[in-house]
Amino acid sequence: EYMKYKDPNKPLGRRIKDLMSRMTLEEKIGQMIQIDRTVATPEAMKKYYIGSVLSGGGSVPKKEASAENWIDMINGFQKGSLSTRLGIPMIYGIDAVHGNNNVYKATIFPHNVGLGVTRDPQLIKKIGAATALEARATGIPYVFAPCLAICRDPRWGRCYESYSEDPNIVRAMSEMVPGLQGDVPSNGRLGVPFVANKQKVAACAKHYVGDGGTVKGINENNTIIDRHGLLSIHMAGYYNSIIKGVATVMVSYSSWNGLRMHGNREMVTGFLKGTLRFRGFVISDWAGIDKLTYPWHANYTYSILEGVNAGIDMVMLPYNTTEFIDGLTYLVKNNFVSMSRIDDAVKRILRVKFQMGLFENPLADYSMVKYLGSAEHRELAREAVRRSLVLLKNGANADEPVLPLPKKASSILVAGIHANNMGYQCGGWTITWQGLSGNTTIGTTILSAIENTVDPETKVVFKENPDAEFIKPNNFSYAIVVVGETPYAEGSGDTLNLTIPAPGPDTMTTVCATVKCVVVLLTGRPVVIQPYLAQVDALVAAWLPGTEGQGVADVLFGDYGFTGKLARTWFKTVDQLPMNVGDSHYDPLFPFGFGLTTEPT
Ligand SMILES: OC[C@@H]1[C@@H](O)[C@H](O)[C@@H](O)c2nc(-c3ccccc3)cn21
Repeated sequence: EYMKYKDPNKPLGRRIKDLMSRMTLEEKIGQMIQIDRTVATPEAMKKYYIGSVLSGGGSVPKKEASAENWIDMINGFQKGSLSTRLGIPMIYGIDAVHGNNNVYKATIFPHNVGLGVTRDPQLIKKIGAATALEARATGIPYVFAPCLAICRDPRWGRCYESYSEDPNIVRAMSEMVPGLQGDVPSNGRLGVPFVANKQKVAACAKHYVGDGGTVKGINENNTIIDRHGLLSIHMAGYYNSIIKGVATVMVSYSSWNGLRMHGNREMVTGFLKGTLRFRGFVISDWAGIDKLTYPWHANYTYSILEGVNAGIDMVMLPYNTTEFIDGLTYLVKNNFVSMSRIDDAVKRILRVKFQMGLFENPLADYSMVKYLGSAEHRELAREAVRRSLVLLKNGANADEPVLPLPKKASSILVAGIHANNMGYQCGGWTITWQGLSGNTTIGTTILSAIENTVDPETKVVFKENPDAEFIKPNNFSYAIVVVGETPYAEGSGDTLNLTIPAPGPDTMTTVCATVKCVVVLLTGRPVVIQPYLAQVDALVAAWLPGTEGQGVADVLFGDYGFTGKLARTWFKTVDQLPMNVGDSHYDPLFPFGFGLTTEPT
């Protein structure tokens, strides 16, 4: 029979109210649950009324799964949800943090550390739009991006997920939200979630708040700062994201002055939902409420109580469905968690699902598969790579520049373990959670790009880690040495030394001792480089450029000029850290905003 909530011509508020009035407590609690795909089945979706499923980093239907595989999998879960009494569609989420990066063949854009260098919100918006299309190409309507962290200490393993140390750059980069979701209509009410259509996705401003300010950059640790500092530095990206209609906000694992954000009612409910008027839904991080106790999960009922009452609306469990259902049911029945708190959470979740048209279009079809890894998106990524590069040294002095390099030369050397390694140039959060080494997905390595760009007569010799005996007899015109960090994500990227892993330093010093050399650094952050600076003739920071390595060669060989300016301070030694622009002890090797330029030839 006719049910008002199913009628797309009814106002959003009326549809929500009608549906809420029909829902049982277990159907409401089900909407607050997000599980990983590894424990999701159509039967479980139906039985527990589960509102959301995710792919954790690297959780894919199968190795090198096609877009069709993804769509079939997600549609399977969706059909389970649609077969429930009220047929509320589930929403599938994934970390598309630099393109749809779990998915084989997707365009992998530069990580945020490189995008911040461009200082171009319109470029970021285009990247968001492309990412939305590549997510929808695989049937995914929700992405856990943008990360709005303001990384204040590069020893943090997630610093590359941060656009900049400067709040103003991160504030500007919130343009990723309308890129992903579409532009809020002029009459849009403040804080109301807005996703324009089936070519767009729901976004997720993360990690609320202060994730990038922890002590020594220790992941998930404690951000010790006063309220003014928190609101003027770490909150910077959230104001605009909410004005731009961001659909969801993810809570940070970290603590503020000793209090875990996942249990911080004053900041999640009081400030975010109250002061900032955020009307979308708040989602926890992976097992984020479990970490409210020590040991983790030691008192799950307490975890649920603190997390839900703090204002978390959807819990990324991601495995223990019945434990959560039993725990929250107990808490509601015994008035530890109020029905109004449950209703607030469910209303917010339904508001996003209704507004983005999920009730009208719960299932994906193959019509958007053509967008996955499209040539147009790869060209956009290539432009972003070009504009993310920062030229830190160009010859011993200005009137003897090394760059741009001549395309015509008798023979050149390409060295370094990062020169021909797709996995290394993409970094973490690519194909797998931690990232990989090797030929991991479709793209152009820097070596291939160099070979594509030089004159056909120029001989290109590639050797990952050549010794002097190899180099000397060859009489190379010049060498390009590509070294840097190997992939990492989250805590495994935390470091206290920030050194370039072996054999990078040896490769640099060996090659640069005998050949004019351009060193290209593939790192997620500034690293120790001062000891080698005098020996290298030219130095380029390329960050983590992603699949379109052609963008690096475009600039090295002068088809485009270097334009990038550092969005992060480059320290001299790690004992200076944390050290950010504006600090009284500011004494960088290369200051925030530094970058040499070249003209296209
Ligand atoms: O992938 C989902 C979310 C992601 O959106 C967050 O940015 C990130 O903090 C995160 N860490 C884990 C995660 C961490 C350790 C083990 C397993 C999973 C999962 N996730």
